[in-house]
Amino acid sequence: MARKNDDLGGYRSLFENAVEGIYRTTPDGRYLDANPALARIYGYKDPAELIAGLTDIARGLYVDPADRDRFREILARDSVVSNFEARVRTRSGEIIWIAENARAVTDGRDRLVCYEGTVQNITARKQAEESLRLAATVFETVGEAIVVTDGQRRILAVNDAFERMTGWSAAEMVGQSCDLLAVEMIGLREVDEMWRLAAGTGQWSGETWTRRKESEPFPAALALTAVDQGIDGRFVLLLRDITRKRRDEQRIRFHASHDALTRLPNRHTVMEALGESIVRADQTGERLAVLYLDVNRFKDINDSYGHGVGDELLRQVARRLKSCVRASDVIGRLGGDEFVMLLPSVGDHSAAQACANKVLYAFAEPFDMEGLQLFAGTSIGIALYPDDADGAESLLSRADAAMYHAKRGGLPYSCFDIEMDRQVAERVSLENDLRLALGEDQFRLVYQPKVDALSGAIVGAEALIRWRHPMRSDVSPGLFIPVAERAGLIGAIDDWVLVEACRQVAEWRAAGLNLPSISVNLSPAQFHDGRLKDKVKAALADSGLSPSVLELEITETMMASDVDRAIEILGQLSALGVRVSLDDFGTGYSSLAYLKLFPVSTLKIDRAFVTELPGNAKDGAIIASVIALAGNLGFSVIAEGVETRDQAAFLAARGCPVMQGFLFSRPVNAATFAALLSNPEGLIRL
Ligand SMILES: Nc1nc2c(ncn2[C@@H]2O[C@@H]3COP(=O)(O)O[C@H]4[C@@H](O)[C@H](n5cnc6c(=O)[nH]c(N)nc65)O[C@@H]4COP(=O)(O)O[C@H]3[C@H]2O)c(=O)[nH]1
Repeated sequence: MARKNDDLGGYRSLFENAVEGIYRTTPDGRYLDANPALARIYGYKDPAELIAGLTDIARGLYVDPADRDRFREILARDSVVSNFEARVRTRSGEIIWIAENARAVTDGRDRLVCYEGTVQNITARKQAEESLRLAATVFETVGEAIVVTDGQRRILAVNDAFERMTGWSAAEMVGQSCDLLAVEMIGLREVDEMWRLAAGTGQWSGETWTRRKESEPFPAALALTAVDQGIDGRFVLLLRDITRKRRDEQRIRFHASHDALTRLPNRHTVMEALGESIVRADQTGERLAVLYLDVNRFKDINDSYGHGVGDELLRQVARRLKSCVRASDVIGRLGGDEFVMLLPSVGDHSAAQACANKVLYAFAEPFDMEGLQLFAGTSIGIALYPDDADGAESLLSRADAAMYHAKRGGLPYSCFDIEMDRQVAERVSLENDLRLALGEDQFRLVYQPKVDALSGAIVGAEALIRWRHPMRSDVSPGLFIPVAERAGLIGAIDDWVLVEACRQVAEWRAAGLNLPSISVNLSPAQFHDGRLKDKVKAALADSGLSPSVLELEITETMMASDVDRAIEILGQLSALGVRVSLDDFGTGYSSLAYLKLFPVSTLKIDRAFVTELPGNAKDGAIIASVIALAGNLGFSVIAEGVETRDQAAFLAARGCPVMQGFLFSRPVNAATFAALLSNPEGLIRL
């Protein structure tokens, strides 16, 4: 039918072969003519299938009906529509983009004869435009910085993220060499290698460093992609700022290797550093020193002031330790109140001791806990490599042994010697045996009378513990009590002593033997145990003893750490009605100002002042003044360690008739003590 229409004349072939669709329609929208291209665009095999059919407008093929209305409107108004782009459905339902031109054809009298027009399938162009638009959106909105360069690394484009990340604007960067982004820490050779690899394999990716406009370097993840390989190829650099990631990684590494409280290297890191230092010492032939230290009475301080103060003290200790050594020396916290210092290239013992002295000097100043001035000492153990040990573990444990030795001996520091190894082994074995001792009933109490030397009467007794070890001879409390304290076993032992002493006195009383007073030693741990008051109450209740019979012996040093807390504890005890005796008086802290605040009933003159009586005039003078002081403050006074009649006579003459010591009796078991008690003659009298 189309061929019959020869209005197209010589243009017929053009019409038939055109790549654009061409059509003519009746005024009411039916095809009069259509070329093969139009049929193809709409999905028909032959134009014949279109002819006489309704046009796309009439058939409503537009995806968006508004397009159809707009097309009609323009054509009606202007008689011509140019390059009208719309989406339509083809015969098979596929959606395509077309660009359509149309015009109304009129006769000489302006009457509408037909419409004619062309249709182009612009789907491919539209899709390309869309992906370009998408790419542009991605380029601009993506979080990563993007830099596009030519084959010579000259920057062709950068995105917004790049501008934000680096501070450079696109205007500043375009045309510049990408090497501008390189930093000194990544040498140019490395940068060249990166580009070479990217050009060769198509991509290089990894972590590197780049810089901001103000030259500040930052770590970045970089993906460098060669877009078109070859001389004129382009490169796309994708950059992500990984400062935060690096910081997080560092933080995680730091937490795994450092102590959270003091921020010092932890035990694991110290051991690693120690291992490395030993390797270096082997290479250089130099000595390496380890100083092992702990804070004296830290547990007391922690118990009395609370953990907040304890933590703050440890932080301040860490700072002071750091101030004593070079930045390259390692200081670590092993846990609790134990610290370690590694001093590489130390000349000899005296250099290590000089460092220990420096630490002691640093501890001489009080620690300032938000207004509270706290004195805390330290004990230091020194061990040297290769002199004292052949490996990291043994070096550390020998420094620990030396520290223990210093603490026990009341020394500020001590250097390891091989005898300490034996002591450590002894301590470990004692510790193991001690754990069994309570359950296996290996403890006994012995009793030493307190005597009025003028009358010979027993006025009281001190209960003293004995450990009947199954394999050894009796172990002295002077030996095992410090071990029990360190092993955390002292609480249970103390509890047993308290209960057993009260029970024994009640038993004697029931047998008609009246002991006016029984003294029990308290350890620092027991003194600071918040349950002390309840335990004392329970022991008294179980035995039926009146509180005034019980006397608790405490030492001055127990109170020095926290005077206010000590006063509070003593107040609770005296409110119960029990008596408190200040043992070892004169050997320790002896603040007379505080003494009058302590609700104690008795001062006990230490054996150290008695031993050299009456010859030592100085000791004699001290004793005379302690007796006078006790009298003025309303305390009773007793002297311990009295071994001779002369000592007893001296004390009695100065107004201290109550005494304890080998002169009257050694500590004896319960049966022997009962015999002493039942002897109406009493003990030696002056
Ligand atoms: N040279 C000499 N020594 C004399 C004389 N008279 C008594 N002693 C000894 O001096 C120590 C007195 O006890 P301490 O000062 O409280 O000193 C005690 C006390 O601090 C502690 N201790 C003993 N028993 C207990 C206990 O049940 N609990 C606690 N926490 N500590 C205890 O162990 C320390 C040593 O106790 P022991 O070996 O029993 O030693 C006792 C006693 O046997 C004397 O005339 N000359």
